[in-house]
Amino acid sequence: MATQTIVHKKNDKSKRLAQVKSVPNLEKDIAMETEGLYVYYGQKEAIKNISLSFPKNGVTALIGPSGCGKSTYLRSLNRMNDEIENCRIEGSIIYKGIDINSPMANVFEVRKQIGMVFQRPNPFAKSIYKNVAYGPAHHGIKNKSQLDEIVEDSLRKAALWDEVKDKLHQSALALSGGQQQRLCIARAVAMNPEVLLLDEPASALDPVSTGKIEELIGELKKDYTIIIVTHNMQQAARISDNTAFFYMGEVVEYGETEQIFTNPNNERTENYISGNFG
Ligand SMILES: Nc1ncnc2c1ncn2[C@@H]1O[C@H](COP(=O)(O)OP(=O)(O)OP(=O)(O)O)[C@@H](O)[C@H]1O
Repeated sequence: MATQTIVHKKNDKSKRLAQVKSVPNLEKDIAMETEGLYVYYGQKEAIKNISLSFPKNGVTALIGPSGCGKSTYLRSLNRMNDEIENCRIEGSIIYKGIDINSPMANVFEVRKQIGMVFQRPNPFAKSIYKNVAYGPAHHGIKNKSQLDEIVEDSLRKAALWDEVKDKLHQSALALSGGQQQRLCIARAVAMNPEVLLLDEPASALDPVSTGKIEELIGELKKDYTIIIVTHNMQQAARISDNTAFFYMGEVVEYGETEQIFTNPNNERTENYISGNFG
């Protein structure tokens, strides 16, 4: 995968700085990390001092009871919280050696390289083809055969190609919920991201579609770093390499999924995974 920077394209000086500073991250094989991250909604402190590193090509699950800040944290990782008026961030979110909130970072590049899929499938009211081609076309790819290739490749990666290859120009809204969610994954993949943020991507789906999404995540991690919020403990145990347990805006425990689920260090983690609260 080609290395891309996330800085403003015309700022050559910043670009050089970003490349130099990204080296330590690459050495540690960390895709991105947060350091002392706080997120506020007005006066409310929703995320408190979270420092986490996300290994490249790993699946990290964020678990914890409702309202503990999982989605807030996830949204901060590609600046989706910018869209919320009273939301404020302190601390750093380091990706490729620069803080994605620094003036040097280009928010469009950040969101291109750190893609996001939401809880409810949200395809555009356009054809299947246009849903996938929209992002790349918007970012300057005009050549039809190149777009065709991106659409096919992205749909294949999202395990949807065989189901839709004969109806690419039909409306995406005619697909089932599970297919729509895989289309949203294809739409994110079409931007050639390095990180995929998934916010409970299977919670609105039936068990068969959920199984397909879980299987797909196993495939996608070969190419991408995946950070997923899930309420489903079994799902976290099945699909993730690492798990962070969130509680009241803090990370109580972070470690390998197997350890977290079989031998947690913290009593609150143990209570949560054994279903005693949440
Ligand atoms: N736009 C907002 N404005 C104000 N407060 C918010 C906003 N979004 C979330 N919050 C608050 O921030 C806290 C964390 O919410 P968040 O949605 O991140 O938790 P969560 O762990 O993802 O919850 P759930 O599992 O129910 O989706 C909650 O107290 C919530 O009420």
